[in-house]
Amino acid sequence: MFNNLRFYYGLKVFEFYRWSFVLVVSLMLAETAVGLSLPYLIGQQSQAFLQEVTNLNSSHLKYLYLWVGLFAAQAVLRFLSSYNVNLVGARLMADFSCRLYDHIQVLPIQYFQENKRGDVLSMLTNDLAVVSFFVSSVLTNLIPNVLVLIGASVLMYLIEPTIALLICFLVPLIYVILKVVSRGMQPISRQLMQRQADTLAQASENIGAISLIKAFNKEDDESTKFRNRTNEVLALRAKQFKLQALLSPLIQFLASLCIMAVVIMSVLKFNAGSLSIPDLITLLLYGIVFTRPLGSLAGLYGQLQQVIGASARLLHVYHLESEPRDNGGEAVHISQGDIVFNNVTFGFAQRGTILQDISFHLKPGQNMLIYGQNGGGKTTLLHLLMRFYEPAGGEILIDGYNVKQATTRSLRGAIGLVSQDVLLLNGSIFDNLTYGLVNPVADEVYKAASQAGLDSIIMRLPNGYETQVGEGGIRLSGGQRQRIALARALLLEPKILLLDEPTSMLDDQGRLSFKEEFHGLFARFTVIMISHDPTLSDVADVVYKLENGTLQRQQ
Ligand SMILES: Nc1ncnc2c1ncn2[C@@H]1O[C@H](COP(=O)(O)OP(=O)(O)OP(=O)(O)O)[C@@H](O)[C@H]1O
Repeated sequence: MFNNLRFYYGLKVFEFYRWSFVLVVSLMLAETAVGLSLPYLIGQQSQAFLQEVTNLNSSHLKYLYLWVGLFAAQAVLRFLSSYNVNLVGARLMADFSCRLYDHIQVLPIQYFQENKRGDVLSMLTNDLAVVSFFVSSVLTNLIPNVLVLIGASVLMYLIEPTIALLICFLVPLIYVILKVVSRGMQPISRQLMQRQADTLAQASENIGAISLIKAFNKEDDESTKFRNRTNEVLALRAKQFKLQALLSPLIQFLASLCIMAVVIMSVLKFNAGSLSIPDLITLLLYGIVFTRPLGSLAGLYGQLQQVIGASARLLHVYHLESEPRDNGGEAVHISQGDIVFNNVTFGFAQRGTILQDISFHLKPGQNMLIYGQNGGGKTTLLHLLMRFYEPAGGEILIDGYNVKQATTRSLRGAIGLVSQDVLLLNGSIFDNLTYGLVNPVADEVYKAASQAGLDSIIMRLPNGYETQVGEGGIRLSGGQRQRIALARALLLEPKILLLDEPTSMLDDQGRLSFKEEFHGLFARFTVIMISHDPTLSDVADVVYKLENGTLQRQQ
């Protein structure tokens, strides 16, 4: 819990919402004060009613008006505090989820390669929902219930200390029960969250790979896998519900036994003449007030076991170091596009060295072709330039700046990447072409589209530039997506263009036009091309072969 608090402090959320907290705590205090004053007033003023039960006089009516007024005030305060508390809880969690999402977005690319998409989604949905529900419950239940318990105990103590001390027996008993039940709950909660994440991960992966599943007739197998996972989640939930359902009545039962002892003691004391009727009634009413919060506090403790697991995962991600996007480096201004690799070495963890002593110098406006066997490390080389990974040795300089010292925002802003697997966002072709532009100018968009050979393609589509591409660009062909990616890169006017297999998806005519128009299109950029197409060497200023991790100049 301490970590959680530190976390929230780290986020400065409490500071941000301090006036909202002041409001809800004040409302809760007022509601509790009214709630606690009622048994006292009713008990103490009961004498007047007990004396003359057949006729209500003006002093009785005065009491009745006061009670009704207090009941009404309690109802209004409960409405106000419940509404405001839930609102603050919801705002807090909305804020938290946005900050978490922001943080996830700026995590290094390795994080996304090492973790399943479903796990990340599960964190943003399931884990956050558990924490969110708990935060609202804590705010709505914990503070008022603890206040009621303390207030009722103190007031009982003031009326009759020996009777109030009976309650002290409850504390160790409740503690033992909570400890025993929570020991059983923690592993179940952990497994449950993991299974839920696995189920979501499977669904997310399967939907992304639905054509593969269909092509291999694997629908039934995948359905069975999904059903089995869902059943596992269900079984764990059943166990969790059982323990949770046990906790609250068990605690309430113990509290009721204790209150029974209070009642018996009160009656005995009353019969012995050492307790007045008003004090007897007041004590009995406080007895009733006392047991109710214990049940809901026990329920809250049950929830806490789930929250510990969920918040640990959230905190773990939140504490992962992000990329030096806006700070932690120099905001470089790349105006030339001069690229130098000096003895760059790189390897993925547990995969050995992939790139060894890579050195070359590409002057502004020059273009370079790299070819080589599959898995040789060509794409990785481009990714090093974009600072997706850090070299293990050597240095990469752009316009004399070491990329290691540059903020990723300033660096990537000067580089246009047309990757091998083109990713488009769900939206129109126009939206995708202008992605990343602050103020897109329509004519420039059409010009870039035409340069990328998109004109005739877009004209044939029923809605032209407004054609929806679907998630990831699924409703377009690979070649169409590749051309959109190229036009998008051209529009950004970067200094450096990285083209990963730029012609792999193009038809014969497309490949021919790409080569014919190459110098006209790309002369203003420094270009690194990766390709298995040997004919691209016709347009390249320099050609390198990447073999066994080393780069050898061919032309
Ligand atoms: N995130 C990763 N973690 C571990 N290994 C990786 C990762 N990404 C790539 N690799 C490995 O690094 C090697 C180089 O991959 P890279 O994608 O750079 O090759 P490439 O030369 O572009 O291949 P291709 O011509 O097939 O596109 C491959 O053996 C690949 O399996």
